[in-house]
This record gives sequence, C-alpha cells and structure tokens, in this order.
Amino acid sequence: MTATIIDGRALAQTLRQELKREINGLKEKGVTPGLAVIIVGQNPASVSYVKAKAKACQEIGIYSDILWLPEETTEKELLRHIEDLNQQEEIHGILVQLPLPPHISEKAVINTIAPEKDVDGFHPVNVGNLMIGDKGFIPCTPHGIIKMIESTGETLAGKHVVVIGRSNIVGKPMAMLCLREHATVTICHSRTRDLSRITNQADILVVACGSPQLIGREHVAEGAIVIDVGVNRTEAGKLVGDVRFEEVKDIARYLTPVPGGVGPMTITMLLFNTVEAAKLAARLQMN
Ligand SMILES: Nc1nc(=O)c2c([nH]1)NC[C@@H]1CN(c3ccc(C(=O)N[C@@H](CCC(=O)O)C(=O)O)cc3)C=[N+]21
Repeated sequence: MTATIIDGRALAQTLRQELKREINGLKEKGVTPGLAVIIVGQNPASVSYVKAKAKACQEIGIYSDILWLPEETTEKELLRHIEDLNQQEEIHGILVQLPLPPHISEKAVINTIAPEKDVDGFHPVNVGNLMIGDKGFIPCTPHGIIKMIESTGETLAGKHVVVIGRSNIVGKPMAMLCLREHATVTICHSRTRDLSRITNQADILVVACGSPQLIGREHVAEGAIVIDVGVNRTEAGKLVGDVRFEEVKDIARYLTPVPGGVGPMTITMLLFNTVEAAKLAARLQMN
C-alpha cells in the first residue's frame, strides 16, 4: 500500500480562506480579531515560529502585536506585560512563545493569561474544560490533527488511537480530544514497554515524542493513519519528523509529511482560536 499524503499546507489554506471570510464579516460589525505574541529571548526556532504566526495573521486580517522581550526579562516584568494585555480590548488572544528562559516559571506565566484570551488552551481552566467536555480553547496542535484526520473522511468513533507522547501541549490533550470523539485511546511514552506491540494495534497512530525518526515500519500496522507531530532540526539543518516517512509510506493508508503537515495546521488553529476569542469578547460586550 502507498499512503495518501495528508497535505497540511493545502488543508490549512482552505481553512484559512474560510476564516478570512468570517473575519471580514466581523470587521463589518466593527470587530477586528487581535492576537498578542510574546517572545522572550532569541531562540532561532522560536523567532521563526513567531514570524510565521505574525505573517499568518497579516494574511487573513488578524491584527497582531509582537512583544520582543530580552532574555534578561524578569518573571515579574513578563507577568506585568501579560496583565496589561489581559486588559487591552483590542487584544483577544495572548500567546507566550515556549520554551521560556529557565529563570521564568512557565506555570506562573500560563496561569496569568486570562482564560478567555488563552488561545493556546494551556491555562488550567481550559485544560479542565477539555477534560470535562465543556466549551473552552483547545490546544492548537491536537485540534489541527483532528481536522487532518477528519479530512480523510474517516471517523474517530470506535477506532483505536495510539498516542506516543504525554506532553501537556500535544499528547494529553490529543488523547482527551480523541476520547471525546468516541475513540479508544492508548497513551504511550518513554517508559512504555514493548512499544511496537502496542503501536501495531493502532488504527490511528499519533507520534508526538520528539525523537527524530523513532517510528519505522516495525511500529505500524498495514492501513493505519499515521500523524507525525515531530519537528526536529538535523545538524545539516533539515527538518525531520518522529516518523521514518519513506518506510511508513509503504504501509500506512494516510500519512502526514514534515514539513508541510501538522505545523501549518497548528498555526491555522491558533488563528481559529483567535477568531473565537474575538467573537466571545464581542458577545460579552453586547450583553
Ligand atoms: N506558546 C506556544 N504555542 C505554540 O503553539 C508553540 C510554542 N509555544 N512553542 C513551539 C511550538 C512549535 N510550534 C510550531 C508551529 C508551527 C510549525 C510549522 O509551521 N512548521 C513548518 C515548518 C517550519 C520550518 O521550516 O521551520 C512545517 O512543519 O511545515 C512548527 C512548530 C508551535 N509551538
């Protein structure tokens, strides 16, 4: 079997066009969605992600404000910036680019973002809402992956989804979203024994462990859907996933590439959440 490649860029493009129309409608009502992105320090990967986010905003008509803060910024100063943005009416979404320098507590930062502006979906209120099945912001990467799976025409109900990775950003919310869609879910991680025995039971395999090229033909059952969340930069500067693409493409039925897979969808769902945040704020104002 040769896998059909799920084209993240094409799907992102389609969804962004829909969003753009929605944004134009909001603008006619006097609402321009606004996103603030805070970056602390100059980690090259973070700088390029932040630029990509700003460009994506610009392309679809979201106002974006980037705060470039120096590496030496104290936690207190950063929290003050967030509190300030929490109050600003033209800002509907706030994203603090991770990772942060070691002297700043990620937890303190995330907890300071107003939950209704937390477009990453990392605040405990949004995490809790996802857990209990209430409305709230859904983390962008897992949300984008659900859209990618749906784009194949497959449903999640009853399928066995195996997630590799248990991060708060991808693995855990991914598992929760799949559960919400009535899948049977298994979470594997670095301490999992006999990984390939478990992954071979997957109808849908989501790989988000951050180990370059870990997953190969021995891990994948014939006809599975394989989603590669890895973004690993090789010494040669090439971007590779957690999946050995060339091996797995002969076994899987659907496969996502890196680059051009989950990455562009992550940014798209950030735009989506920002529009949702703007609609929420507009509704609140009307009441
Ligand atoms: N608060 C916060 N929210 C995040 O959502 C967040 C974060 N911090 N820190 C870092 C990770 C990583 N991340 C990516 C987004 C887009 C691509 C992406 O578009 N990648 C392109 C390639 C880009 C390239 O060539 O470097 C692709 O896969 O095709 C990748 C990775 C968001 N993150």
